[in-house]
Amino acid sequence: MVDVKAVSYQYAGAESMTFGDLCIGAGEKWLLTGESGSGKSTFLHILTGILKPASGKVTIDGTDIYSLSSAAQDRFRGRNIGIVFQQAHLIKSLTIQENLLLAQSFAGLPKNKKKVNQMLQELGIGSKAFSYPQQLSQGQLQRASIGRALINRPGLLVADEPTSSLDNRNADTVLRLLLDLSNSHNTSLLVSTHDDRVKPAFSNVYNLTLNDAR
Ligand SMILES: Nc1ncnc2c1ncn2[C@@H]1O[C@H](COP(=O)(O)OP(=O)(O)OP(=O)(O)O)[C@@H](O)[C@H]1O
Repeated sequence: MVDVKAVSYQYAGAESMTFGDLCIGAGEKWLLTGESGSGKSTFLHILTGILKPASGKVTIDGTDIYSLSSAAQDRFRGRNIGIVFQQAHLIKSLTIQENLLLAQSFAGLPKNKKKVNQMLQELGIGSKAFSYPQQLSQGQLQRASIGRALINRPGLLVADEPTSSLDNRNADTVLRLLLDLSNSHNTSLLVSTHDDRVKPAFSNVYNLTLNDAR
């Protein structure tokens, strides 16, 4: 499903970082760990087609993402990769339902309210479809952003510190939803975290160290 080979990246004026190879099978659940500054966010950005590596290859579901034009890459990302950030990045002027519908049209797919409403029900926030992001709690917002990431049934879901801003109860709900939805949709999962509450749920770990990434 995901194959990362001989990838390196260099920020302007900084030393080059090299990343170990990674192969994630369909439906596998991986944790991305490493101390602050070891390159976790950089790696996730490379994996999701946001930062082009200086060298190496990133293949997702058989497609070399950096061989695509930027418009094709945007469409590919919209359909095949779901991204959940530490803070939900929802559009404030749109309702929760509209935010998910927009994710469908960004990916070049037809808007489908039935699918959106089903997804919101699955996440336990069906009653919030017509609410705006500022009317939701942090935990509900994070569930909505999982819904936006999964609405197009991507093969890969990447989450960058998805629980770190949540209390124990909400962190547990969000983690369970990520794992349950990944199981039921056979979605590969890569979760970056410092959060010790998350670690026991994963058996595959891709660890970055400052030495590796330098
Ligand atoms: N835009 C940038 N320009 C220059 N250097 C950067 C930039 N973004 C990150 N870096 C550097 O690249 C290295 C890796 O950063 P990155 O944010 O990927 O690490 P991280 O493991 O996600 O850290 P944290 O856990 O603190 O979020 C760090 O040394 C950082 O200072």
